[in-house]
Parts: sequence; C-alpha cells; structure tokens
Amino acid sequence: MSENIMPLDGIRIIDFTQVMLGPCATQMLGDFGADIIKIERPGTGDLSRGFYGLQTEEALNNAVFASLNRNKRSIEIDTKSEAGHKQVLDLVKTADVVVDNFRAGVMDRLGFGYDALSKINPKVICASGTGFGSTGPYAHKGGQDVLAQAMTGVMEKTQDPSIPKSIYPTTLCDYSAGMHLVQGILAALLMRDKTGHGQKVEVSLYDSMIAMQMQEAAQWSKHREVLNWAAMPLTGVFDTSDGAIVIVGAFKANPLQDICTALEIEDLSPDYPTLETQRKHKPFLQARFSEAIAGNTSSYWLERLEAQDLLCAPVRSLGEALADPQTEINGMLQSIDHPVLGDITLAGSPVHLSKAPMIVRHLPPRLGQHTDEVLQELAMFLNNEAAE
Ligand SMILES: CC(C)(COP(=O)(O)OP(=O)(O)OC[C@H]1O[C@@H](n2cnc3c(N)ncnc32)[C@H](O)[C@@H]1OP(=O)(O)O)[C@@H](O)C(=O)NCCC(=O)NCCSC(=O)C(=O)O
Repeated sequence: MSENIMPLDGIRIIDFTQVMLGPCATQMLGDFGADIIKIERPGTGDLSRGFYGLQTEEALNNAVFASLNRNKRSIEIDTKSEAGHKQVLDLVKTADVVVDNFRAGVMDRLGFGYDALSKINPKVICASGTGFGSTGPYAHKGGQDVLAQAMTGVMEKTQDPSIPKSIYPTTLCDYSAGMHLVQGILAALLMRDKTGHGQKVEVSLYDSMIAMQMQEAAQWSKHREVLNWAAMPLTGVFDTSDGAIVIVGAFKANPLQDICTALEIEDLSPDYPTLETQRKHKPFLQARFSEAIAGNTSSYWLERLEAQDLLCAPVRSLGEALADPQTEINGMLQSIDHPVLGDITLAGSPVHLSKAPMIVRHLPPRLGQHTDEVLQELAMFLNNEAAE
C-alpha cells in the first residue's frame, strides 16, 4: 500500500557506529526506512551500552542506548577474527552505505576503508564521523563533544569576562555532526543515482561546530569581535517573582521602546537609540529590566511582552517541556514497550514527512538480537549469488 512506502526503502546500511554522533545519524536513516544493520562487538557492543559499567541486561539496554538505536537490527561480529572479517565483507556486497564513527584510521586498519570496500562493491558509500577530520594534526585524537566545544570557541562564546566558560550540557556537537552525516549520505545516494558510483563522506565534530558558527566566523573575520545572542544588549534571562523568563529584543524597529512599554518603565529608547549605545550601556539596561521583572510573575510579564510582539519565553526544565501539550502535538513523544526497560518514552523524529510518518519498525535492539536472522539472510544472498 502506498502509505507504507518510506523514502529509504531498499537502502541497506552497515552500521559500525557507537555512542552518539554515528548512532543519531543512522537512527534518522532508519526512521526514513533504511535497513540498518548495527555491527556490535561481541559481549560489550556499542560503547553506550557500557554507560553504567555493568554487564546486566538493564545496563546493556539503558535509556541512553535506547534513545539512539530504534529502527536498527543488532548483529554481534568480532571484526578482528577471520570469520568476522569475511562476514563484514560479505555484508558489504549487500549494502548501499557503510557508516562508522571510530577514530580516523580504524576502518582502514580493519580492512574496511573505502579503497578496499569499493573494490568489492563499487556502488558503496563509506561515511565516517570523526573528532577532527581524517588528516591533519588532530586526526589521531579521540573526539568528544566537550572537546569540540572547547576547541571551536563555543565555551568562549561571549568573550564577556563576566560570563564564565561553561560546558554546554547537551551533546550539540554530536547531534549536529550526526545530522551533517545524514545529509552527506543522502547527497551521496542521490549522486550515485546519477553516476552509478559510491564515494567517501566525511564529517567531524570540529567542522560541524565551526559551521554552526558561520555567522560569528564571518563577523570575526571582518570586525574581530563575536556578536551572538548572549552578547546582545536587549537579550537576557531575568528572574521573575516565581521563575525566570528570557527576552530576545530583536527583529523589530525599536525593541527597546517596546520592552520598556511591556515592563511598565520609562521609555529608554531616546537615550539609547542605537545598537552601539545599547551595547555600551548594557549593564545599566539589563539592571533596569531585572529590577522591573523581579516584581511580578513570569506569566504576567510574558503576556505583556507578547502583547508588544516581543520574542520571549519562560525558562523551563526538560521535564516541563516534555509535559507540554505542544511536544505531544508535534509528535515528539515516542512511547515504546521495551522488553527490558518496560515503558519508556523516547524523543520522536523531528523531521515530519507528510507521506511517510516515522514508525518504529524495530525497538532498540538487544545486543546481538538479530545475529541469526541477518546471517541467514546473508547465506541466502550468497547462495543466490553462487547460483547466478
Ligand atoms: C569515541 C572514541 C574516542 C573512542 O575511542 P576508542 O574506544 O579508543 O576507539 P577507536 O575508535 O579508537 O577504536 C575502536 C577500536 O575497536 C575496534 N572494534 C570496533 N568494533 C569492533 C568489533 N565489532 N570487533 C572487534 N573490534 C572492534 C576497532 O578495530 C578499534 O581497534 P584498533 O584498530 O585496535 O584501535 C573514538 O572512537 C572517536 O574519536 N570517535 C570519533 C568521534 C566520536 O564519535 N566521538 C564520540 C562522540 S560521543 C560524545 O561525544 C558523547 O556522547 O558525549
């Protein structure tokens, strides 16, 4: 039936990914309908299965692993054994894409680099996510989200000495690099339709973070300053009498005048009419806003700010966001009944295709859950190949 057609039906992905960068990418490809075969180390599997340092079923199937691995099948293969090595090479004959996010050089050492695999299957696309790229002075380094934040200016974001350096607490580098990996793979698949050949796709945490700061990079090049929202004079987080709100004073003719109207204070805009004067007197302006906002509740101020069509929002916890009806309306709550974890709600797919809504075809797999199934399919493929 046409409503069951998915964009990546018939695309098979051999998935060596681990932790987050790679798994979030292959999960999205699986959500689009690709057949994801996740190759895991016997006994231990994906590094994120070892998150709790325990080998219990609960630990190996922990919530973090579950959040990144739906719509995949798991097969245990020791890729360093002779038999395992051959199984991978045979699987590659059946594949469209091979994905990894090991340290640069690992796939070549395993004998699974693009040069080797394209000899077996010229149409194969080999996609890798690394920390810093596959060549250059940092290629050998282990990559991790916080390192990429540190090395690309994200921790130094504001250049404002009053704002301490801090670790952005969500894995934003992993997710953005993972989404770049998805884009690279989809582009290579489209190009393969035109040329008949595969190619290498490379992304890194480092490059993704540089790309994410494209606006700041251009400003830095031109003006040797970094202007971002945290540094803007009419933007800030303010405590109210019962919580906190954020205001972004931008995209309006005279946001300062509108903020003053909303906050029931004197119009400060004639004294501070330009971005330059507002920046110079940012501490005064922010103190004036803070003083007013402290005197009433979040909902009181949000209503008044919205009446001026100002950009504003309550500062909330993740739990509050997940309990918000908007989250459910957007399809971002994906409840599953997991055989080990029981009931658990995962984040849904943020990409909504009107003719191919995401469905969970495979629950996050137990380690090696599909080993027999995938090897049987492989044996059938090899028999057919031998018969031809
Ligand atoms: C995450 C890492 C630092 C982990 O480093 P390591 O544990 O030292 O692993 P490496 O990638 O260097 O090498 C993996 C080794 O495992 C071997 N290997 C892998 N799979 C198998 C199987 N199935 N069987 C046998 N051996 C295997 C592989 O041959 C390598 O061995 P040898 O050949 O003998 O070396 C690195 O993989 C990395 O830099 N990845 C790229 C960036 C990245 O994705 N970082 C994590 C983001 S998550 C994150 O930031 C977050 O969650 O927070």
